[in-house]
Amino acid sequence: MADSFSLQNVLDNFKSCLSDNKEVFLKYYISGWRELVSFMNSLGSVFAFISKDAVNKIQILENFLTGENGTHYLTVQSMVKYELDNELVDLTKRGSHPESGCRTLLRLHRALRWLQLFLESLRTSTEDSKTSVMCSDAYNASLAQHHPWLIRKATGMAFCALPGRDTFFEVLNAGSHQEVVTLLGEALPLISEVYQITEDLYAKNNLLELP
Ligand SMILES: CCCCCCCC/C=C\CCCCCCCC(=O)N[C@@H](COP(=O)(O)O)[C@H](O)/C=C/CCCCCCCCCCCCC
Repeated sequence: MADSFSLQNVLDNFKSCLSDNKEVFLKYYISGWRELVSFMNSLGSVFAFISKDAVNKIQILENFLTGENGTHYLTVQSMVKYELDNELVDLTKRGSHPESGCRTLLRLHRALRWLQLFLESLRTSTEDSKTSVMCSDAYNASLAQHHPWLIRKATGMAFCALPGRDTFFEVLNAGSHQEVVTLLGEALPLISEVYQITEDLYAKNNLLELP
């Protein structure tokens, strides 16, 4: 895990994510998430249950990437092809491959949509905006539909513990408000492109509802 959070590192990782032919490098996708989780950890233990789940999923993907079949996990595209060709994905119900790369990445992919919506809200927010509301609106428009009631409740309570907008900008530790807004403006198109490429790939292969 990174020692201290850097928004620039998040941006750099998502920039490095895309190959010349628009494949998504798993290594940088994972690093981007690790950086984000290190930021979430700095917000307090109320987010520990979210962090634990995210770290667990990041670790599953990292194990594939560094494992004996790691060359097949260089990009999301090669992972999908390898796991589908070798029937390593539980497609309709959980069975012998409950933690495939495809289903694990799908959970982070859905969270990336939440991040995209939240960061866009943050970028365009005003002094009156509340981080808890921005976070919760982004969650309800994305991840919430995939979570059971109990997780939605726990998540909603955690959002209430978020610092206010000004403090949030400070904790991001990336300069003045204007500098943060500028960095978010640079990061968002990269995050959006990675999200869309993954979304299209998963849709094409009917993987968007993996159990
Ligand atoms: C510029 C940076 C500012 C924003 C920084 C945001 C930092 C966020 C860092 C990490 C986000 C966590 C990603 C969580 C992935 C959740 C994956 C998931 O949906 N897992 C559920 C389903 O998994 P399976 O059971 O099918 O294996 C799992 O049940 C979830 C458990 C925990 C609750 C997840 C809630 C996710 C809320 C995301 C909002 C995080 C709020 C962070 C506040 C800044």
